[in-house]
Amino acid sequence: MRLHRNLVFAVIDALNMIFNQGEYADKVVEKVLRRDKRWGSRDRGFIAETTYEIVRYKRLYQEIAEVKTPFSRADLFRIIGVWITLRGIPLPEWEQFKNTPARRIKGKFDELAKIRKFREAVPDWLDELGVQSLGKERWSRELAALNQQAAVVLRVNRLKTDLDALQKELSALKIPTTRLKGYEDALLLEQRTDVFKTPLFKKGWFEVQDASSQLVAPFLQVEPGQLVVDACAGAGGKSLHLAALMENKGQLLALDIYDYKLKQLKLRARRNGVHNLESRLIQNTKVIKRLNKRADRVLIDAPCTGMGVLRRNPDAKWKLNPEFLERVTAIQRQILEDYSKMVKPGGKIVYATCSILPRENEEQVQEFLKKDSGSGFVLEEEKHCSPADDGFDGFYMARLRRK
Ligand SMILES: C[S@@+](CC[C@H](N)C(=O)[O-])C[C@H]1O[C@@H](n2cnc3c(N)ncnc32)[C@H](O)[C@@H]1O
Repeated sequence: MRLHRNLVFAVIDALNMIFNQGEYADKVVEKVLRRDKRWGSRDRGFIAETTYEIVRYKRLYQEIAEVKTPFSRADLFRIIGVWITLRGIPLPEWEQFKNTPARRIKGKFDELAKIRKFREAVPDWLDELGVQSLGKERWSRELAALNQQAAVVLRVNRLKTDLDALQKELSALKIPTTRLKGYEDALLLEQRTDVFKTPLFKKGWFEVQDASSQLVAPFLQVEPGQLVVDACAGAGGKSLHLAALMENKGQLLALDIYDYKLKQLKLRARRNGVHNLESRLIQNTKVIKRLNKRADRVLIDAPCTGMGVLRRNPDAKWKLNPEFLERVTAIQRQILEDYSKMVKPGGKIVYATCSILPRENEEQVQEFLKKDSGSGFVLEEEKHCSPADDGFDGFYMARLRRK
């Protein structure tokens, strides 16, 4: 493999924006890839994957390179030098890589790879919390799985087509896919492809949605004709799925505190052929009060640390801190308390997160059930999606029924 100067420079620029300017990795990669139209898919793949890989293993590479944040450009070249050496790629004879101690890099890697917090690259506090919450063995396995590249999974939109037809049409476009046992609406892409450019996406035949995430909407057990509230709808990944399960019948209310997310949701709903969805921006308690004890089903896809989706957002590891965890769990507690009021007697709530930390998951639910506001509920079922065991994102979901 020969390294091209402009591609390596693009990675350096991306890392600078992510590490030094606190920008989101996915946005940065998107931005950097727009720079040069002449880059082919291999070049783009190199920039994206190298950037993600270095973000994933920042702590390990930084330790080997002996550099500290904020990184200078020379530091970033040292980090890339480590990546190149560990990959077994010959170091280019560029000024920036002069004096890279290849042999010492390998020796240091062998030493550090024995220590989980370096090998899997996590901050000390998070490593301690992980061991405390999940036990050494499970935490080690989950971390290793969370450092893998995420698969691309599609969810068929049953309002427009079915799995057979979608798979056939994709195959005609030379996009081979595989079905996933246990995930009824899912197709796994066999190779990474930009599926957003296909006419099938533009027609609303599918959405890109991780397999674990596809289990959340069915877990709520919705039926056509019901009043369903998606209380933390965001840009609507789960809302679109709920609408399909409701066969476009009944009323689906999508709530969020950010208007820009709901606007995006409306665009997606149009493309998906969803007609039973209305959105409401939450600015005060009015919307929630009006729905008091009226909803058949409420989905709380709560804001969380994202500790189950590090494959997609590896930079979250470096942005998380104990104070943020405290803040987000307090918000989850409040949301569960306030939004559970919307469900009617006999109705059901699903509380879900894309985290693997018990503190955001089962502990949150247990705490709620012990409170006055939770005493009218029973826990029907819980599900943990494990990146290590299932191979997809980490998710938690609990279904509660109001007595
Ligand atoms: C995990 S994300 C939701 C993802 C979305 N359900 C999907 O499937 O694409 C959590 C959402 O909760 C929203 N949120 C945060 N605090 C909220 C609150 N107090 N009430 C409602 N939504 C809130 C965030 O804006 C974010 O969109």
